[in-house]
Amino acid sequence: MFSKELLKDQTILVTGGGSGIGKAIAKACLQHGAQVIIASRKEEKLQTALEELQTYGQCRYIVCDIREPEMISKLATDIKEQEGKLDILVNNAGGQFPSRAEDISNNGWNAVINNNLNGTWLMTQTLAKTFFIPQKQGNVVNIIANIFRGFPGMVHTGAARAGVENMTKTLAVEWSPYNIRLNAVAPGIIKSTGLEQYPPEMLKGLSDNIPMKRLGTTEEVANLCLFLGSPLAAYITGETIYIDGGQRLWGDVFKI
Ligand SMILES: CCCCCCCCCCC/C=C/C(=O)SCCNC(=O)CCNC(=O)[C@H](O)C(C)(C)COP(=O)(O)OP(=O)(O)OC[C@H]1O[C@@H](n2cnc3c(N)ncnc32)[C@H](O)[C@@H]1OP(=O)(O)O
Ligand SMILES: NC(=O)C1=CN([C@@H]2O[C@H](COP(=O)(O)OP(=O)(O)OC[C@H]3O[C@@H](n4cnc5c(N)ncnc54)[C@H](OP(=O)(O)O)[C@@H]3O)[C@@H](O)[C@H]2O)C=CC1
Repeated sequence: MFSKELLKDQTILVTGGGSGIGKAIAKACLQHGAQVIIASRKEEKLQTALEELQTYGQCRYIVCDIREPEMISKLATDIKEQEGKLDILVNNAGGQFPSRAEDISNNGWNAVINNNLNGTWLMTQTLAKTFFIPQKQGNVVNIIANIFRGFPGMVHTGAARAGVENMTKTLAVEWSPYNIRLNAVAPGIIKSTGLEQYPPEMLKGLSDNIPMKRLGTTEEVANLCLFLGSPLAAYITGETIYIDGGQRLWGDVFKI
């Protein structure tokens, strides 16, 4: 429904682009004229995704753990050498595990904070310094989660995603002189590979607790990212957009 040239000539990096929401974002970007790099930890996953994605346009992958500064530095150098520029960073990689707060170990807390907050920060700072600040142009889309009423049952990710949301607002102001826009996308419950991490009994009946009575799709999240990454959203920065079928406003996912 958007013009096929919406992202023409744009170079886009999608972390976690080998599965689920990230893969759908990569596909949508390719279908709208961009060249796309996907990055995550597992090469096999990236290779399988690439075989599908390259049928839509120019795509490649880089193996990178967003928690490892050296890997991120190498990724930045690789993009500088191969593509010579970066226009849009989609910080989609992340994840957590469900647990009552009192049962989370120190390592478990740190693992989730490192993945979702520190990893997103490291990627954003390195790529902004390598590309967006010198280019005086850039665009960051941070995928967070529905943290509107906290995140009962996953306090670690709630805290991490709130950190990313605040980072998004702060950098939108600090880096506005460089013409860098940053926004956050907060998905509710999206039918994706990510949900396979959760025990089926936990997922049962979830739709009943969502005003729209269904889960979201990865394509719906991708469409929102397309919009935010494109010139259609040229005056939007520091914003968080929920895509949750109204879940943030009503109904309980976690029962006390
Ligand atoms: C009550 C729940 C509320 C309702 C649930 C409804 C479900 C719908 C919610 C939808 C919203 C969100 C959806 C999504 O985000 S989908 C995407 C999900 N994808 C993933 O989460 C995949 C990635 N996840 C991970 O990779 C891991 O979760 C993690 C970030 C922790 C990986 O880090 P790392 O590889 O470093 O982890 P380690 O294996 O080394 O472990 C480090 C410590 O963390 C503890 N841990 C890890 N997993 C669990 C677990 N499942 N349960 C408890 N503890 C866990 C691990 O034990 C280590 O700590 P210790 O050394 O102390 O043992
Ligand atoms: N599905 C849902 O309902 C919701 C999802 N989200 C968030 O959206 C994002 C995508 O989720 P979804 O597609 O559903 O789930 P997936 O588990 O399919 O996607 C997570 C992706 O992140 C990558 N990843 C995880 N940790 C790292 C890391 N340290 N470094 C690099 N890559 C990493 C994984 O690849 P690899 O294993 O190869 O590293 C994987 O491709 C996540 O941040 C998730 O938490 C938020 C709200 C709801």
